[in-house]
Amino acid sequence: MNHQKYRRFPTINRPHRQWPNNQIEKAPLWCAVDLRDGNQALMEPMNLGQKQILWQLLVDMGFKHIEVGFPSASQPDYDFVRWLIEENQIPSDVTIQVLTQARDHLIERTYESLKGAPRAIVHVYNSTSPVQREKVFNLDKQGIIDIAIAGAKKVANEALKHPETDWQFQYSPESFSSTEVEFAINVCNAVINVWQPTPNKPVIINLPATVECATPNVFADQIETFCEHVNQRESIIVSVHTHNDRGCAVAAAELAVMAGADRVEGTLMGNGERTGNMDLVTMAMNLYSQGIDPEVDLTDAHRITQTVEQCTAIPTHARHPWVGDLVYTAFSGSHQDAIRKCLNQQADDEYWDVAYLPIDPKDIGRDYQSVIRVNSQSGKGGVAYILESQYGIRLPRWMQIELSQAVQKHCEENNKEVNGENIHSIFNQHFLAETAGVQLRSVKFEHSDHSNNANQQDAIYCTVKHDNIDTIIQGLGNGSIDAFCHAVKTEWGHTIDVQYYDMVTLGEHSDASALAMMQLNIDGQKVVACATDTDSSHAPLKAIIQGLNRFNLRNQQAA
Ligand SMILES: CC(=O)SCCNC(=O)CCNC(=O)[C@H](O)C(C)(C)COP(=O)(O)OP(=O)(O)OC[C@H]1O[C@@H](n2cnc3c(N)ncnc32)[C@H](O)[C@@H]1OP(=O)(O)O
Ligand SMILES: CC(C)C(=O)C(=O)O
Ligand SMILES: [Mg+2]
Repeated sequence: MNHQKYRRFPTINRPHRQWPNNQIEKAPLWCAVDLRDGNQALMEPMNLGQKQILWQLLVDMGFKHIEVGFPSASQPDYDFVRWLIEENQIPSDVTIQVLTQARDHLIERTYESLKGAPRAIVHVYNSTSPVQREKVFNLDKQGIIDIAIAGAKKVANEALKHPETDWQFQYSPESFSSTEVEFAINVCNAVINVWQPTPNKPVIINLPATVECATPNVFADQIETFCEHVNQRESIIVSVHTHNDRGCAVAAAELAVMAGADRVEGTLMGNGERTGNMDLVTMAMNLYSQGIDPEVDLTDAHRITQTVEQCTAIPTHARHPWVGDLVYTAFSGSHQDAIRKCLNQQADDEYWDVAYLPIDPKDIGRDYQSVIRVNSQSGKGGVAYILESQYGIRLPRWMQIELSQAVQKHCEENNKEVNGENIHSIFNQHFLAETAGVQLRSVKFEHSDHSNNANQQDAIYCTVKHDNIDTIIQGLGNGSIDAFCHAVKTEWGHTIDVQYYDMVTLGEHSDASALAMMQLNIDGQKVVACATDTDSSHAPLKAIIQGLNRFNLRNQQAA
């Protein structure tokens, strides 16, 4: 590595810059270039079928400008344009766009491909930066301007031959962001002078960061300078086309819009040359999350990612902004806890305000089940959320801690994530499994009338089976649980103190069962015990018996 091989990108001295004070108020005019720039970057360019599928997605999402190919460069691109036109595939509010170099034979072939189109944008480009001028084209500035003028004239003249089509022209000074901004303006002014646009018949000037070489603020300065000095600004749609070499294509496009750009070109999920084009999904979702209508439909994120993967053979990164598989998933305990608490308080008619979730995942077709996932980094909140949302079991706080410790141990031992089913089964195995030892067979409870005698105690008579022998145990106390603890003390000598006791209903109907959860102190040892029963008065007694069995087992093992 030798950083001295590189030099710093020059900034623009622009002390009166306005864009930092601006905010994006509405969505720009989008142009999806997946079928051209995205396609030209693929190891295997899309075939006709794949292009058709991706086209349909772009149309369904509501893109109004769609660059469909470079028809003078390849037969599949040409055939695709013909299919669109001959099969009447272009909705009346959509305009197709095609790219061509500023070379006569390519422009002619481009128009040939567009014969019969109701409307179309012809996009012509040539490169303008010093390295392109000096090393690729071996031309001075005037030579580059001449290519642009010749291309613009050819585009305009060919259009005149096909008046049945409503033409719009677009020019890109390729490598704009690496071009001296004054020169880029000169080249564009030369093209504008050929095309003579009007506010009613504007042309598109598309300013690419063909290779992203600077921070996004520099690009914004370039765009603002361009908008300030270009001729006939009112007759020009200023478009930007950023690439992602430094990972800032979206940021650059956003700042460019703040700096005056009207239109943004990009691709779904950012496929494109090298590190990709500006990601339309990300920028649109960024707007959406700020309360701005993105003017494209992102409700079916799954279809978007699936289709792009199918057509480009490039998998979506699990952490891709907004639409990656894991981006609404919290594994870590404190995040899960915060999300669960916020979701419980989020009202439908209030602004979205949920920690760690910048948008409601439901908006783009994601469910809450995938929001909270549990592995060894998770805490009680996530485990409780899953058990509650998937099985309707609402655990008290102390029990959440107990379960989460059991789940964490399981995750650590198996070194993998657990799903709702796993958590439910850990819960059942850990807390509800049958225990060997004593079993409760029947209960008779006599509730005394305390109104006559406050000291009068309730009585319980239970049949328990132990070592295959049925025994009746009995006790007095204040309520059935207290009486039962006394019965146990009398029979086996164990002192049971109920420290926590909670009951939840499993199911919704009258035949629902009760789940009793208890933290007991048996002879000074903490024991967690749970049991279910259709009779809610039996469930806690069964839990006490379970606790007793666990206590005995533990002490036998220790001995
Ligand atoms: C940044 C971008 O994404 S730009 C778009 C890039 N996309 C593509 O290139 C994909 C499709 N392109 C192709 O298939 C081919 O390049 C074609 C079919 C268009 C042209 O192929 P060819 O004529 O064989 O050659 P090639 O592209 O190498 O052309 C290079 C020549 O065109 C000139 N040229 C390149 N771009 C342009 C342009 N935009 N306008 C005018 N001339 C150009 C070069 O200076 C070079 O000239 P030279 O032969 O005199 O040295
Ligand atoms: C043709 C132009 C717009 C391009 O794709 C680029 O410069 O990146
Ligand atoms: Mg590009």
